[in-house]
Amino acid sequence: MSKAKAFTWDPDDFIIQTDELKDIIFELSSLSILAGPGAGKTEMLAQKSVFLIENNICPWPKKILFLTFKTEAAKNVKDRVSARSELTKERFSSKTYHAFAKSIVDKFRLSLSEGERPDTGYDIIFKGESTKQKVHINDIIKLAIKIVRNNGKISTLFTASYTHIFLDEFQDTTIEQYELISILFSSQRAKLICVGDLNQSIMRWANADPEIYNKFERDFSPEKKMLVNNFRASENVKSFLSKFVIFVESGKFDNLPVLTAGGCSFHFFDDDLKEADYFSSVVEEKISSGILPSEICVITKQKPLEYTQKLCDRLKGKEIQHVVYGAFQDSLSEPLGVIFSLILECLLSRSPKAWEEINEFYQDLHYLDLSKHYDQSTLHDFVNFFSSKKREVNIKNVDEIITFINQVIKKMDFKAFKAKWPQYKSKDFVDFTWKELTAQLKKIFPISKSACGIISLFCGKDAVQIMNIHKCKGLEYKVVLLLGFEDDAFWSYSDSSFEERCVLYVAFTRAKDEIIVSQSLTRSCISSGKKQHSNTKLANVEKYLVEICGMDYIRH
Ligand SMILES: Nc1ncnc2c1ncn2[C@@H]1O[C@H](COP(=O)(O)OP(=O)(O)OP(=O)(O)O)[C@@H](O)[C@H]1O
Repeated sequence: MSKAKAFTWDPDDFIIQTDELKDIIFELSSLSILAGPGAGKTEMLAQKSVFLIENNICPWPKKILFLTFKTEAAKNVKDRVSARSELTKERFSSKTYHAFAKSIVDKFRLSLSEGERPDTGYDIIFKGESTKQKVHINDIIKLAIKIVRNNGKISTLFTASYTHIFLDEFQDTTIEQYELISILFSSQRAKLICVGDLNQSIMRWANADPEIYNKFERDFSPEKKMLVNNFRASENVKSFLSKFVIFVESGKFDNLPVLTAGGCSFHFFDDDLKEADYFSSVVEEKISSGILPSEICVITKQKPLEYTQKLCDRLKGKEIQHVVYGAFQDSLSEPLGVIFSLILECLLSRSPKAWEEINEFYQDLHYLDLSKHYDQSTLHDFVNFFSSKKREVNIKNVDEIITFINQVIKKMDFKAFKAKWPQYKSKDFVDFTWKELTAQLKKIFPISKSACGIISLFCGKDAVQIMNIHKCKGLEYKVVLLLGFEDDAFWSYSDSSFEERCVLYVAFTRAKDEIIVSQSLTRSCISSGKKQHSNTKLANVEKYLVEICGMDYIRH
């Protein structure tokens, strides 16, 4: 164990400097961190990066590498770091595993044998077999592993470039992802910092390795740490979770009831029409009491569109904005969606913040260094193009708006998008994403009353959020409504499956103040609503939620 006692850490005022957090920040060894929900994993990684760079523990020109699963998460942590320190931003490289592996394949493809080597300018595909011209996204990591195994110098190069590697959501890491990291950094010159929550292991179906923490501890001998404070949840929700987690971890039903779990309730309805009537009024009341619509989340196990159709109709009747996460929201959270919405916002609302973010996006995309004259003039050229084209757009015409966005993205140079994000090497994926974005803009354009209304409807920022459990991971809301607590939705559920228990835990742990669970005897999206649910699979959990975890039971 080695501590950085002589160093300084000066976090933002809102950060509570708990002993467990300080212990992690000042520890200089590799770290294996197990953290609970709302424990501030993402925040800690951002704080630690700033600490390492500002104290020169990661000395210039070396960098920190942050690896995660989703582009959104990579962006989220990069934004948090950028907001805290300009110095750190430059030297903090945040990537998804796929983008990281692709950067290795692109740079070192010659280390592969002729037969295995993809052609220069190969495309990425999401379906079908890999060929020399097209590499399946799942084969990218395999190719990167082969490259690093074939050429020992690559690992030396990476350890010379990065002093610290952060691995987020570590419980979801697959055997291949871990293999790539462990062979690249096996010399242990770089420090690895892995953070995750075993009770949020909901990706084992996608090959997440259940042994991942043990492997890491065996291979890298890290210091083991815990982050247990839950900064997200109210005392009532924490009290509920403290009981529920016993079942998640052991699969056993504890029999001592909690004393208080106010703000947590279980509702039973005869049919989903009554359910929709009731919850649309609940949502309305919450909004009039001052809760933002975007602080309310309706979660379903699956098919959110079908399960919440009746509720959405009622919300619409009450003019409450809501957004159901589906293909469009996935497209919106893609880098292409992010820049699409920023350009739209800048055009329609003239928001200086959106303009600043477009500039930053462009600089990041082209790795511009504004202390260099050439890079300054590249940016200047883009800015001039944007401003002159913007003046020509008739903002009452949606086709003109789409053409403008297209022109700006072309000017940004789509080759740079392809180089930075592997998914854009697939033409099908680009076409699909573009179609989703433009179709949604065309759909909401005629029904929006103002420019701000268009942006708000398009981005869904001020709307009640509706999504499935896998989507809600990592997010937080004041009120969480888990709708459709029924065997039909949780068809693969079994009390004895750890992953299935984790799925419920992920949903419940998104709540800050209130957890509502809803069950309906009949549901129209299943067998035309005629079928009565037996709910035998979930019966024990239902009983546990009410009798032991302290949820109020309300029969409507
Ligand atoms: N040290 C801290 N002091 C005060 N607030 C904090 C601290 N760390 C995090 N928070 C706040 O607590 C909330 C949860 O943090 P964060 O989202 O980073 O948790 P997490 O561990 O990633 O959660 P989960 O795994 O459940 O998604 C956020 O609102 C964050 O701003």
